Amino acid sequence: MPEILLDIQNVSYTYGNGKKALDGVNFTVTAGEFVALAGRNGSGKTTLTRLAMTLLKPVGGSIHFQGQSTAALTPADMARSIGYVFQNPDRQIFRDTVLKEVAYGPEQLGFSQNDVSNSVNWALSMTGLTELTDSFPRSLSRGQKQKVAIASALAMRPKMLILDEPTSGQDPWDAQNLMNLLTSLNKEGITIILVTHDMELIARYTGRAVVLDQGRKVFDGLPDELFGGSLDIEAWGLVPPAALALSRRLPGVHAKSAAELVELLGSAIRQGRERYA
Ligand SMILES: Nc1ncnc2c1ncn2[C@@H]1O[C@H](COP(=O)(O)OP(=O)(O)OP(=O)(O)O)[C@@H](O)[C@H]1O
Repeated sequence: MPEILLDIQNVSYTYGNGKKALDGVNFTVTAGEFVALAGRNGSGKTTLTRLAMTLLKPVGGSIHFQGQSTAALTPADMARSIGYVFQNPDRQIFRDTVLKEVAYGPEQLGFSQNDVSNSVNWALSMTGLTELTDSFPRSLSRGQKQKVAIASALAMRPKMLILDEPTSGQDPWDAQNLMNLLTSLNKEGITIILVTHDMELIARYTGRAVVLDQGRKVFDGLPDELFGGSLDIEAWGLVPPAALALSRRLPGVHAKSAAELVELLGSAIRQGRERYA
């Protein structure tokens, strides 16, 4: 039975101005999962992830990580367990070389010299940044900076990564590259929570989707179920993947992502050619 890492039970959160951002949310993440956290703007996604990192404390309910209550833990404590990657990598890059940037976290956590070196080398190699070790991070492309932010989180050897809209503002090539990286990290055993508006990404890469609407959890299940056609996902502010919308109009075709649609149409065309050859 895989271990439960993050266990959020009946959590509510209200901001100082009286805005109730979360209302009785239950959200459990098991080791090895690749979970999408989706929902329209203002549905509570960032609030939920900030609670997981103990950047905020719940006003109701409880949060445990690997069975331990996070009530008395600080964000620095949580950094050992969960790596948090902001939407804008510039918000978390401060040092003047990639190496120093990636080494900063494990040094702050008191890793030995040897462990810092091993963790940094591993994180740089996982993210494909080994060649850029001596580069000035701020001069890198957005996609590379995003990888530096991920490497910095990985170097602290967390069990879980939470990424807040990591592909927003990236070109399609960088976005695909990033998603391939997350897929390989997940295969290495890192549990991933991906906060995203992008239904194509959910359909193509994640194993489970959790949807929030107005601070409540309204869906928790397989992407196939979310996009299966029986749920009114537009009512939650979600836009179905374009490939799904298109394939609904094509008899006998059911594709959840553009890549799947291209594959299905390609093989249908090949079969047609063979039939008439
Ligand atoms: N610091 C704050 N003070 C007051 N209200 C806030 C604060 N931060 C968020 N909110 C409100 O709490 C609700 C949930 O916001 P949150 O940022 O968690 O949503 P979100 O799903 O992450 O949205 P987005 O996709 O736009 O990032 C929204 O109504 C938002 O306006």
